[in-house]
Amino acid sequence: MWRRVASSLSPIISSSPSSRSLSRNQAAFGLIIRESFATEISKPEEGAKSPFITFVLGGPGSGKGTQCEKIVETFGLTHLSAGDLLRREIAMHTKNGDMILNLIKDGKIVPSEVTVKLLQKELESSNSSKFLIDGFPRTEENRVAFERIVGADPDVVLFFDCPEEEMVTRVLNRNQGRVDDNITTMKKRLKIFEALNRPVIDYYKNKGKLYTINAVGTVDDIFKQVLPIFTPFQEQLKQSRHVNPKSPLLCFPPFIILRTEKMVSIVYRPSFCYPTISSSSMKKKPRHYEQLKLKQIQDNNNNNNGFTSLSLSKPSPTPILVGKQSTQRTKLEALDSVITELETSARKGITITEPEIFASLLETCYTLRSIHHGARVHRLIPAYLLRNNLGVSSKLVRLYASCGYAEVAHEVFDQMSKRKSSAFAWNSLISGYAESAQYEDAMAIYFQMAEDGVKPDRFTFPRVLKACGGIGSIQIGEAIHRDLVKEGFGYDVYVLNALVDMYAKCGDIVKAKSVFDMIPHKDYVSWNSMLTSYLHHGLLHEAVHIFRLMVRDGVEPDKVAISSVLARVLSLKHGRQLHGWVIRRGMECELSVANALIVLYSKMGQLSQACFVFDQMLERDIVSWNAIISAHSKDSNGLKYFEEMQRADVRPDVITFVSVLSLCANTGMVEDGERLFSLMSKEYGINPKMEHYACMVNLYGRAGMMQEAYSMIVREMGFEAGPTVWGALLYACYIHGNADIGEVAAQRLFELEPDNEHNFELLMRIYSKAKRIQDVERVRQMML
Ligand SMILES: Nc1ncnc2c1ncn2[C@@H]1O[C@H](COP(=O)(O)OP(=O)(O)O)[C@@H](O)[C@H]1O
Ligand SMILES: O=c1ccn([C@@H]2O[C@H](COP(=O)(O)OP(=O)(O)O)[C@@H](O)[C@H]2O)c(=O)[nH]1
Repeated sequence: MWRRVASSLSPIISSSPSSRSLSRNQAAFGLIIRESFATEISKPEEGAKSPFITFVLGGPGSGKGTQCEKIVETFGLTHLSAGDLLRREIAMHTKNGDMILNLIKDGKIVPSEVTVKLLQKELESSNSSKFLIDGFPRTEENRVAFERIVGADPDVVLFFDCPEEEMVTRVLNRNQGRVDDNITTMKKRLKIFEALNRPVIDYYKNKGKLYTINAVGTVDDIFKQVLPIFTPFQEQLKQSRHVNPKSPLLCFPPFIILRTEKMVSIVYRPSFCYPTISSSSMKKKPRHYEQLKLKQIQDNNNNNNGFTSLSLSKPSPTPILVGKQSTQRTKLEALDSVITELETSARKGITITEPEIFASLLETCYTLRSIHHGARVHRLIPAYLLRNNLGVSSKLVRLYASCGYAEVAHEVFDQMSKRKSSAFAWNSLISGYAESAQYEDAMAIYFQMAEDGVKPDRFTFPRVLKACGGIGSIQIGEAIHRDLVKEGFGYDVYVLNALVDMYAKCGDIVKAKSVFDMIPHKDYVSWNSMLTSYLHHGLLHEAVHIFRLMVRDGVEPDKVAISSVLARVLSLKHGRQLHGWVIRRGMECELSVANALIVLYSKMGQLSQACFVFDQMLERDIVSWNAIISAHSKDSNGLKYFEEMQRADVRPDVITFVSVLSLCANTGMVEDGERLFSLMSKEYGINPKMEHYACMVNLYGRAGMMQEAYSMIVREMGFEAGPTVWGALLYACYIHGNADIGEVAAQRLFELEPDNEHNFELLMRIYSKAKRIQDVERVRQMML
């Protein structure tokens, strides 16, 4: 489809080869990435492809390298020998050179991250799109690391099966002066091959990707077996254009507008590089651009060809420059420009009717949590589509509900004509509520579903269980557990994983473990759920046990588990070690991990480190912004982050305002505090909560504005002030020696928290400062 469109348009995307090969990390470190929304390019876009990868396996001396040479000659693949890359490191005396030499001498395997990074570098800097990766992966760990870091799977795996005696003879005759081609090392290499490489071979065998070749015979005879393996891929191998699966070109922005004089095409890129809520998103796979829709637009003004471009003028390439801090904004900008174009065409009377376009736009609005853009998309959707297209309206429902716009979400939901025909729309509503922590509402929808006779499906239960975990009600959780068994989902791993999480969140770790034990084929979400649950319960011993089992089964902790570990780190040293581990695993760009690192460094008083992590982030969500603002609780620079957040069109939430208001209180910025307090309700529709009033009382109190602080409580608050609010006032009275108001505050606190000695002590100090010795004694007596 994409190819057909592209060739008919002869456009379109231009991007310098060098930009294609930049990695996401490079972007993070400030390199500039260019991407064009261009109209003219000499070559038609052939369709973005992920590289064709062949792994070449076999024991030492089985003839891998020899056969690779022949494959290269015949099919033009690019040969990457892992062993050669490692030997190059030795020869160049790089920082890993000595370590690699010692391992190779001993026939041992070099750590995955070293080898994978070398391969990744070669893959990314090459203009080729087809690779023979020779002598790799040596171990299951190698394989998993490659998948994780490079994000690609091999298309073909060749295994050169050769008897040991033959391999020994060949290696000892190889005569290339290699340090490991001697009988002692060779014996070790063979042992390691049997122990560690066999599982990899079995793995690909099970996946149906393995081609076993009898490696005994002449070189040509062996190649005769190889030849037919590549024949079916010949067409694919002919295409030479390479697109790096991790290059920023594939990451930003979510849409590409292709324009010619005649047509407009919106190409939507699936969100593989965006964070998703599901922890299963760890297993990212590079995907191709997807032609979403080609839209031919009839020219209202009727030009010669009868078509016009959606763009206003004949466009010239407009590069988007992605600096190291502007990722989030760039995506929003891309989204914004697409919506603006659609609005412009709508104003010209052109109606967009393709549900896929709206579904994609809404998906991106949801990913970026941009309700503002979502509302604009909403206005563009024809009413009949909203009523009849479950996919579009459900996405809108989820967006509104997850951003706290429950009423609008319900309005859209109520208008959906097919809402009772499946669980689909309900799931969106439940998911939206669960994500915005409106757990009771999410539960209510679930019960409503039953009343309306809508059957829950396997996607309903994980969402409801999440809500149930949020409420922490084990009774409701057990009832849902019974429901899901009744509905036939008692063996569904996806549902059971959510059940483990729910029981753990509701405090029943034993039940969580028994559900976990029941899961017949545990996936890595199961393992990580259990690990995270133990961590949340502070059961470190059990967590370590699970961790060991995970390692045994080749499952690594995922971003959720690592974030939980980071949240529990008690020393800066361990925090730094973990940070190093995270970087080595290439997980530093994971949103939840980076967020946890900000909190960790901020907790340890390492503000500059926290800022560094924040600045390097490729994606930011509300949690990231809140974390960095909260890290600045005693530093007026925090407000700059708040302003940046607003510019980035990220909607502050209740927590953001608690952070900025306490920052203002701590730094004595009264006017800013007042401005932000009013902005909260007027601009963002957030009604002040107890915590916000406590911050305001603290703000005025610390600044010595006792009357303002007091009247905030008695005049402004629409509900009874709690201990945090009165406590802030009492403390301010102590600092500024105001015994009159202090007495009032203390009186309320004695009623609210009769056992809190601290309040009595503060009042005594206030009296003491005011030299009211008798009152000091009176309070002392009260305490006895
Ligand atoms: N089919 C074969 N018969 C005999 N010797 C071979 C054959 N294939 C390769 N060789 C020789 O065996 C040695 C090991 O081959 P090589 O391709 O380097 O193996 P490996 O892939 O294990 O590194 C080389 O000296 C090579 O010339
Ligand atoms: O992915 C790899 C590839 C190679 N090696 C090391 O490099 C040596 C030589 O590997 P090569 O593929 O060059 O030779 P082979 O063992 O296949 O003859 C191995 O024994 C390992 O010590 C490694 O650690 N990881």
